[in-house]
Amino acid sequence: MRFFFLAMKLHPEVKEKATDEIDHIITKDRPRLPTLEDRANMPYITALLKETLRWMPIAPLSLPHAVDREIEFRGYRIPESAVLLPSIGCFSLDSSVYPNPTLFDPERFLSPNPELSPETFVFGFGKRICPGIHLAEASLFLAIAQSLAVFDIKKPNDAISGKAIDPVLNSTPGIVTYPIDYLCDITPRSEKHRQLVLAVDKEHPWDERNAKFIQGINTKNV
Ligand code: HEM
Repeated sequence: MRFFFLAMKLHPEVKEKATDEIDHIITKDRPRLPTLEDRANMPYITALLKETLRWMPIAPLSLPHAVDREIEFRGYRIPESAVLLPSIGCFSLDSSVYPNPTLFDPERFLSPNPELSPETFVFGFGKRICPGIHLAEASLFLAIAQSLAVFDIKKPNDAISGKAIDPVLNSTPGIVTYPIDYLCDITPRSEKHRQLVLAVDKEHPWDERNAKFIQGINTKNV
């Protein structure tokens, strides 16, 4: 989700297209939050989710595995106990599969011949593949579609110059990576969307810790 918000802030044109898709299905006059039932009718958001997984894979070296016996693979001898780290980060930036790979472009997963789906590698491989894959995808779809449905996401403006602050595109080192901290301007898209957020908040109140966290950021508009 942190990479998603970063991508939206960097690519307003992508956010506009995604929001248009939502507004086409959910009328702006009577807004509601998208559900998993809407997923089949939201190809652009589905492509945007795939692009988020590909653009900055959160586990760029998967998890380390050791071979339990010596094997030969494509002429390479891999000795017993050797540690293998699949280079997921390289697969996602392979320009022979994903032209202009550093560009965040959901359209690459919309063409009649969609290129290789990132789900085939960002969740790992074989019998130890991530067991959370379906939960992760469904939760991400909801979080992404619901955020886009109600919020405008923009670069914040510098308080003195008034100019938009450009984020530094960089991620933290480690087995699981995050973007380095960045500021983001997140506001309800309209009064009706603001009311929808408040209604959800009433129905599922934030616990104290979350409330404090949110207040710490900005409750001025929400
Ligand atoms: C975008 C979200 C996620 C990504 C990209 C991701 C990615 C991965 C990767 C690359 C592995 C290593 C697989 C391998 O060894 O080949 C892994 C393992 C694992 N993941 Fe995820 N994961 C995600 C979300 C989740 C969620 C939501 C859960 C649980 C609810 C989860 C639970 C696990 C567990 C338990 C393992 C270890 C499996 C094993 O070694 O047998 N993951 N994940």
